[in-house]
Amino acid sequence: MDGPHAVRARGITRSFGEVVALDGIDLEIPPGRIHGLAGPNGAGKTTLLGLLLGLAVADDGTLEILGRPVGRGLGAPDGVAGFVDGPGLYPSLTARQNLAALAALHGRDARTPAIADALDQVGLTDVADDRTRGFSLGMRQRLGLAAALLSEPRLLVLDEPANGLDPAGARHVHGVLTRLAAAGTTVVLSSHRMDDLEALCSEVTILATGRVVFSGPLGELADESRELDYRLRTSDPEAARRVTADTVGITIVRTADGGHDPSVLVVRALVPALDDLVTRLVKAGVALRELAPVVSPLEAAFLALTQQGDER
Ligand SMILES: Nc1ncnc2c1ncn2[C@@H]1O[C@H](COP(=O)(O)OP(=O)(O)OP(=O)(O)O)[C@@H](O)[C@H]1O
Repeated sequence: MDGPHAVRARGITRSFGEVVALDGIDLEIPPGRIHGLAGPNGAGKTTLLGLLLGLAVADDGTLEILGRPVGRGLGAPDGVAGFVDGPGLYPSLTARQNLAALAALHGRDARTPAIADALDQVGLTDVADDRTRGFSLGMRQRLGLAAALLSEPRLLVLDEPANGLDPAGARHVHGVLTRLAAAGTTVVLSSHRMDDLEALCSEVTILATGRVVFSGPLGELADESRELDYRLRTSDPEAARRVTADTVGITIVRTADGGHDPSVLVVRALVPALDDLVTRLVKAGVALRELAPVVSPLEAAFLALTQQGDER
């Protein structure tokens, strides 16, 4: 691993009156990763990201960012950029003017080509000279990201950056974040979209009521000791149903995918029983066309660890 952790938190606590938003957070984020933060509404994600950005200080615990202890003062630590609750923009200025003004506000002299490049990276070249007053949420998010890019951060902190993005906008943002991480920048972002987190992040932290309930590589969430529901599509649904019913350790949850697709069975099983089923199907001459978890390992872990119900 190169250099110090981008983030190292020990016992971080932060309360708002009676509400304990963060309750003893321990967290280590190595450099150069895209680290996702997930959790139900009110879990403490924005509060934690705000601490990383220096928008608030913890009541208790220690926080090191890019190898340096964070003191009691407010303000983004050196090398850190990003935003929570949407970027602050000047509505009467154009996108290009906003970037120049925000750079100047932070004591930087952003050159015209750098601004043009940042706008291009987030896909806003065509609206560079439009006032931001009329910008949609997705355009504002992308402009906020462009502003952060101008400071060439070593730690980029983004609260729900996918909010309001159309598919083209999402592709731009994913591309930017992936390139940044490949060049060594650490990205910490929150999202309610498990598919986004899976597409982007190498590791995630799941928060629930102010506590860390999981933190680590996504791969560690593919827990083979937990039963999952799988969609099973075959060449012969009736034969597949008979073979499945004869296989130990498998439960048929739904036939015909709840009426959506007659060629699909939904089965609940542990991985070894699933392996057995596949072997039996092949022996019975039934071709397997699809076998995939109904919800991804991240979503399954999220639901289980945050106790968000079990309506499968
Ligand atoms: N400025 C504040 N004043 C009072 N309570 C606050 C404040 N900021 C956050 N809280 C409370 O702290 C808890 C954590 O809030 P936070 O916004 O960090 O959660 P979140 O995980 O980002 O939620 P969401 O997914 O809804 O954005 C909540 O109970 C929230 O009501």
